[in-house]
Amino acid sequence: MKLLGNMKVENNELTIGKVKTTELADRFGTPLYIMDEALIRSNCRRYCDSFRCNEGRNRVAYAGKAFLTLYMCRIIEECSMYLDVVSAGELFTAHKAEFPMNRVLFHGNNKTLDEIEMGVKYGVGTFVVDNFYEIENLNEIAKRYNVKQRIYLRVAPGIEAHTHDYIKTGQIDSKFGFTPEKEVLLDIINKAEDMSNIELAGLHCHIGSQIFDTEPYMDAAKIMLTLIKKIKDHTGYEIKELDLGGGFGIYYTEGDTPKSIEEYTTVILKTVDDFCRENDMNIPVLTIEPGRSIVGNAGTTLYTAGSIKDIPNIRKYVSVDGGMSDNIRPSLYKAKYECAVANNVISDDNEVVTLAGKCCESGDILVDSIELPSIKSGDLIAITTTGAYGYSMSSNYNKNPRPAVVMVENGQSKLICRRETYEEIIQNEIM
Ligand SMILES: Cc1ncc(COP(=O)(O)O)c(C=O)c1O
Ligand SMILES: N[C@@H](CCCC[NH3+])C(=O)O
Repeated sequence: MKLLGNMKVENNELTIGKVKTTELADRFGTPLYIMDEALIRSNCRRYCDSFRCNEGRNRVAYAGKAFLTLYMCRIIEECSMYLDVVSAGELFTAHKAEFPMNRVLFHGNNKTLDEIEMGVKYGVGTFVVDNFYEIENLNEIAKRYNVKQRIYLRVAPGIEAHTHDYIKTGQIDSKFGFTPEKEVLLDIINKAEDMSNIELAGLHCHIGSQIFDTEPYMDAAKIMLTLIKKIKDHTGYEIKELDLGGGFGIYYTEGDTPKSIEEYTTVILKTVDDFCRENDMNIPVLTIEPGRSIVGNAGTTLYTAGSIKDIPNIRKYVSVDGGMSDNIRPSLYKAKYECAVANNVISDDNEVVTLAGKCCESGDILVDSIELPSIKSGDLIAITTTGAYGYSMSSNYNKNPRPAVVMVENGQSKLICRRETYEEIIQNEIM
């Protein structure tokens, strides 16, 4: 298992942010999401520095769907970043955390009328409008609130990024955004210009998630800048802002070859600079929306091994006290993870096992066939890189309570989300 961020092995035990994982298990129980706060903050800083946010133009908006809690909103606010939300629930979280609403981008391919109203009422900085239906509703609601609402238009740029089908979003056959045809965009821009309560500030695209190459970003930037140029040539209207979305890939297992944060941001800045110079255009204010690459490697899920079933010559199952309810990604995307026996990281006595979850589904396998030190019931198993789309996609399937989340840094641990109780699981039920 690759040691990521502030992980270390001390006395054959895994520590994260100088905190022993055995101590975390004793104090908070398992399953437990452990987040490396220093790594999150360092990733935020690296994005902001390398995207030249300090020059007062470009912005990094953290994609909250990857992992959003009140505390996470606070980190993002302290890093002077923007926040991308995709539902009223995420918006509500930001509002409760007193995140500055002018720095919020509100996404979604089917924002309900209630969600739109909530966004307008809270004073969301930018709505990323996905379709005609939304822009009409938004204009009406903004009128009622006497607001001129800033918007970006989301465009599906027609890019096939090499990633899992379910997490591709930039291709033409996508539920997200407007098709990138000049006629479609000119029509919507004419409509937007006629709408008294809409201010069209920019274009947006997002090509998918867990993308390792930089080429799709270069292509997306050029396609979007070409659209901006065509719009100006045909209407005289200058789009001054461009949001190129997120999706920057990260390391999960051997064979994953992501670029560094700086490589992604530098390629984007250079592509935009070059294109604008060659085409005599003003350089737009740029935004990117990383989610996974800010929190993914910072998260580790700690489980306790329970029952062990050895089927000779076939497979040895080690079941843990969590599963698809706290990490749906292996079942949903066949996502691969690395793991370790946290209380016995290195041993001469190794064997190949399959880590199974406790949910009542044969498909609830967290890690298929991995060589680990021989495991006894009661050992702690740490699965790395669970910081993105783990907690945020968790469920109460089988009425499993959602695990607690702790932030660790420099020898300190801080509970930022309590473990759900059984009472909380049934709190909305009526007899
Ligand atoms: C519009 C938008 N922005 C940003 C992201 C964040 O993507 P990632 O977590 O892969 O960086 C997503 C998710 O894919 C998205 O749909
Ligand atoms: N939830 C996905 C990514 C989707 C990103 C949102 N558009 C994952 O776990 O990889």
